[in-house]
Amino acid sequence: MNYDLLVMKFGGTNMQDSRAIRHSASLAARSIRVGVKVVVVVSAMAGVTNQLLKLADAAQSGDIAAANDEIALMRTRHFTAAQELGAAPDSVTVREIREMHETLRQAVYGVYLLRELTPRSRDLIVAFGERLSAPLMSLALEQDGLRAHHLSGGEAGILTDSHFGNAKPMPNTYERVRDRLSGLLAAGVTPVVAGFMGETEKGAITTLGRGGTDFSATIVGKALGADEVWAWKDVDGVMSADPRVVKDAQNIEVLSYGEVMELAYFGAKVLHPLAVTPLQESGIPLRVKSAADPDFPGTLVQAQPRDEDGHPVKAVTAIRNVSIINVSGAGVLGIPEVIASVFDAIARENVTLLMVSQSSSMSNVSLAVQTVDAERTLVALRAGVSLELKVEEQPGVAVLAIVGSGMRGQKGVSARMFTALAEQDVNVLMISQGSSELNVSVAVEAAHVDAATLAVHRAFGLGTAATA
Ligand SMILES: Nc1ncnc2c1ncn2[C@@H]1O[C@H](COP(=O)(O)OP(=O)(O)O)[C@@H](O)[C@H]1O
Ligand SMILES: N[C@@H](CC(=O)OP(=O)(O)O)C(=O)O
Repeated sequence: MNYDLLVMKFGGTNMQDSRAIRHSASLAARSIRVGVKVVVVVSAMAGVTNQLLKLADAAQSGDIAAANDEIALMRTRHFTAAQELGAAPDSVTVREIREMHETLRQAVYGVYLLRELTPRSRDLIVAFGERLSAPLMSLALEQDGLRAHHLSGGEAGILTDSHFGNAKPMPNTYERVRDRLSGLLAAGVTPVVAGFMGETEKGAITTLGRGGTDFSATIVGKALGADEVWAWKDVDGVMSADPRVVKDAQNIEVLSYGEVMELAYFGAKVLHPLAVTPLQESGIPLRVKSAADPDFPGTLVQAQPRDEDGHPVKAVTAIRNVSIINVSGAGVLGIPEVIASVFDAIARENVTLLMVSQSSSMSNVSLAVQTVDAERTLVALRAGVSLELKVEEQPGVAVLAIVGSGMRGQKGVSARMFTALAEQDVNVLMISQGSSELNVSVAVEAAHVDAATLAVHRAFGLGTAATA
């Protein structure tokens, strides 16, 4: 196919050192050399985001020495990569990287002095990962003989709300991105955008949620009306299960936007849950491609699902570290207000509900939430619902989901899942099926999640070694 404009996203693994960055740059250069305009969107070097989160916590708790040690390690890593990518010690890029580390150090010192880490200051700190990797990609492209210019998310026009840690693009983002990037592209310069981050109207730095560089890339793709968005990964594409858990997981050739959203929501770390949302209106396809095998087609994500005969389910996913919150007591019985107050309390706390179920007698409501959100949920519920109700946490849970548009209207799909689970002696704690019939999800004990994933994957004939 002849492309005019592509957006290419490179994740942490593809930015992890100078070798990976050079290889990623060569993947962009392959298209640029044949006349395709490319916008590159990059993540932080692998591990850097977690390191930044950790050092921010250390500063908050008063351990500035530990925080500074981490900054020094990161600094060495970025300088080494810059040097290996040909930057002279007194070059503009090295100076820029040095200045960014200095600003980071000051921000972290501020957290230490105040012993306070607000969502806003956390975003400022954590976005340095992407701001520091973007100049490295520019260097690699320039070494390849191309013209490149790196920009922070805000400089690239990504304007967000002020929901720090999980910000969403504002409607005028798209116009701004177009304004900021079109000129560069027209001049034959490849823009390199720091992913994961944006900026509020007042200039505060925000982040788009973990894995958010996928989201940045699709925002840019929509803004520029790209032919496609390519997310380069360390896997062949979106697979029928996490390949770290299921060795014979297979690449899925085609998925719909809806299927990918369900997969990401239910724990497939391969794409950000909102990544496809900017593409839905325009129908711009997203391709997940393997950086190790660039000619392999990977996974094409588009508006229409493609159903495989005899395979109603395309993938099995799991969310770990889940807790079930049980609200029970005679007071729940038949009183809709109780249910309303449960949801009110959850909404106020902005907790993501993974599953909800209510016993038919209405004497019990169970909610599955991430364990990190459990304490907040318990406090909010205890404050928000009547005193006779018992609110308890059951930790050590995982949510397992099967996803596929082919299960719509198909009988026996859930039965097949439950038989596979029963054969593995896996106890099912909660069950839910969305009315879209794109998924069925169950809560199981965390200790059983890998065995359950393998069994369900096999039962639906998804692996190479499977017997359907
Ligand atoms: N269904 C799945 N298909 C592909 N990869 C998956 C799936 N579920 C989980 N993963 C994991 O997601 C990882 C890729 O996502 P991620 O590391 O966020 O990519 P990147 O940082 O390169 O953008 C893979 O290494 C893989 O282990
Ligand atoms: N660096 C961010 C954003 C991101 O998308 O990273 P990756 O592409 O490596 O998953 C994170 O770790 O969440």
